[in-house]
Amino acid sequence: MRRQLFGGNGLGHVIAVAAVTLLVRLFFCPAPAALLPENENDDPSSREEKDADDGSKAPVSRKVSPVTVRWSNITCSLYRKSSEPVKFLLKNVSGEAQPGRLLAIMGPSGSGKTMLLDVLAGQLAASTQLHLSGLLEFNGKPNSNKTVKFAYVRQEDLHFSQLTVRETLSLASELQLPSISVEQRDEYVDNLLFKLGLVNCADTEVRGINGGEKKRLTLACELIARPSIIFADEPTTGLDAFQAEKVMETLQNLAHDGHTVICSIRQPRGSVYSKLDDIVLLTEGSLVYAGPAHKEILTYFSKFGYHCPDHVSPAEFLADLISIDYSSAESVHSSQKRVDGLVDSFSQRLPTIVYATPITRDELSKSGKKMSKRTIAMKKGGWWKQFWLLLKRAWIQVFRDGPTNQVWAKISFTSAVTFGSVFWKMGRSQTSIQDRMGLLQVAAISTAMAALTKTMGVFPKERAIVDRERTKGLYDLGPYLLSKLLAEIPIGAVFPLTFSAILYSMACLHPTLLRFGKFCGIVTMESFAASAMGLTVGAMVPTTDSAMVVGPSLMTIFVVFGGYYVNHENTPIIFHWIPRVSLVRWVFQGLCINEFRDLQFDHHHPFDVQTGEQALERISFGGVRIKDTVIAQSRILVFWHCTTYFLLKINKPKYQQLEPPLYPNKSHVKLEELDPAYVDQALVSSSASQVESNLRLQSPPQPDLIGHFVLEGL
Ligand SMILES: Nc1ncnc2c1ncn2[C@@H]1O[C@H](COP(=O)(O)OP(=O)(O)OP(=O)(O)O)[C@@H](O)[C@H]1O
Repeated sequence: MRRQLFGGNGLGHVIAVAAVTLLVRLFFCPAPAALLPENENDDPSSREEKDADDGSKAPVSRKVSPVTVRWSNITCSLYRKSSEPVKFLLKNVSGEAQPGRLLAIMGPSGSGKTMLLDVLAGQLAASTQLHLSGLLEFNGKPNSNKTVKFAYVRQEDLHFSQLTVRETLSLASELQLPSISVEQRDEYVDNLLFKLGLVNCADTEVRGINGGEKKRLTLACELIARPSIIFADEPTTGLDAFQAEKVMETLQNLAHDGHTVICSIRQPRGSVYSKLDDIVLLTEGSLVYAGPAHKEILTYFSKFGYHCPDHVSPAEFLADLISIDYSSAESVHSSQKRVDGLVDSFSQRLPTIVYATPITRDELSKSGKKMSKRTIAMKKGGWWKQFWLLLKRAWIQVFRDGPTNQVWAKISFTSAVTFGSVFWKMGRSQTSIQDRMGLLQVAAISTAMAALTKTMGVFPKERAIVDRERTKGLYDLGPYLLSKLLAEIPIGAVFPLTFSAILYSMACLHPTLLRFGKFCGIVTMESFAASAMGLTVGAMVPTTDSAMVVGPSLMTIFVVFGGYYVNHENTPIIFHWIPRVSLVRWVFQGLCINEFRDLQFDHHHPFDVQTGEQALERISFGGVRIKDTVIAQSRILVFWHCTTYFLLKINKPKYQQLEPPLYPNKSHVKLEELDPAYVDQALVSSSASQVESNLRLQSPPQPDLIGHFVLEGL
């Protein structure tokens, strides 16, 4: 018997043992402790709340812990090549957001709104080309956003489409608040539905609700953790005026409840603008204004001679004021001059700004304790709890996904009937040998392709949701992957079984019940292995589109080396490994052995093939057992699942570190004033420790020295 990697040699055994060990670790290792901030476990003050959470089903607190966010000298520079000048995406941006107030970051497209929001939320995607510096404080504590609860509502609303609004919220609250009772949870969910105006669509599936409702559902899911700060990136984009206003009204209400709400918004309508309390105006990454909305901002600009006409909405006036007019060379020049002047004027006022409400050291230590106590309540449930919840969700998603299931059913039925008609009732003539092989190869290819494309069409979207949930620390990868695989077994088996049953009977393949059973088993197993490969591809690439390019290309290679087109013995030595890892090859081989063994063919000449065994010898499949091919398929299946696990594990989103400000002793510096050599030195030294040692703050930041954005004298 040939020695083959996936067919049973020593190396094959080593891989199998490694894979089983990994699976055991994946599925049965205990869940890591909840993502707690450092030192939380030792904090005696947090123990009471922990105990209450564990045992006595403490009532769900609806109080929000107030958090003031302050940032100063936030600078983000893009450093592509040494030959290119450094591009500043954010330049010395400072400001403050207070609890109970709705702050909007406004500015033209590309002005850096999303980037500033990402920086404040600590969620700017890490890049070696970026350098980020500045000071960020939560209740006066520098960079302590790991202990502050915040929600980040991104532009895309990602939810499991088959769950209803109530189910989505209920499952989210079970995952985030595992220790509360069912009654408390139901009450909590009802309150959220009411608060966010989702009562009317509570029992509608997510795919059937409108954009505004989706956005409010996203907000509701984020609110379960009782965040102190809510970040929302362009929450009104893509919504009609009515829905946009409702979403902003919701954000305003949340601010009134005590949350600190910070959103980015491109050009709000008048009705939306009137809901804002504070504004940060950005243009090309620079600050034009940061302070209260309404009268104050208009008074500020009128001091420079820019008056908002009565009939123009302030939002439109501000947008025009800070935009560059590209209609002619002259207008570009004059608008650029105006914008530069406004940026300059605001930056000159920053050093004279003082906090409206200075934070004392006492307050700092109290708020620190409060925050650490509350963070402990956000621990996840145990491994099994996570597993059952995720299994429930995956089950609903798979079984209610009518459109996908219908498409798959149609594809299975149509391809089985088509192939069955082409290979209708094959006899035992000599020419039927080629037909049989063709049919078995076609069956192997179409099953693999159908399962692969189905998985790749769905998984990248689901991965985006799972990545966000895992970033929040809601559950571990093991329970997620296992629950998904289990939930998909029944539906994943139905379609290949239907395909097999139709095809087998139409083509009149080897007519015994046992052979039919084995045919169905091999094809179904292939479908699961191809789905596993689809998961790996989905975990490897960022989008469904790229998965649809990579997956079929990879499968085509496995088809070429599938045993039908190229005989294994004629394969160039450098390609010998491909048939060994080709799923299509093992399936084709298994189906051929199942079909041809013990089959007699009509023969009229001495050189005719008389038995199925002779036919198998001609394609080098003699002497192999079906068992070997099934073992090889199982190993391929386990291999793809383990690879998916590791890809998901290592592909966690990474965020850019906020380094101390470039000129730490100055509360505000103009970038043009920076010594280029100094900037270069800081940017090039990508190691955080190096930057830290170069630029370390000389003394801890004094809260009362960092400016509030209310300008003196206004
Ligand atoms: N990771 C990155 N690497 C390089 N450049 C980036 C990165 N992220 C953003 N930028 C650039 O920074 C600038 C600001 O981008 P940002 O998305 O914050 O703008 P925005 O004001 O939110 O625009 P919009 O309203 O169109 O969403 C853009 O020029 C963008 O191309």
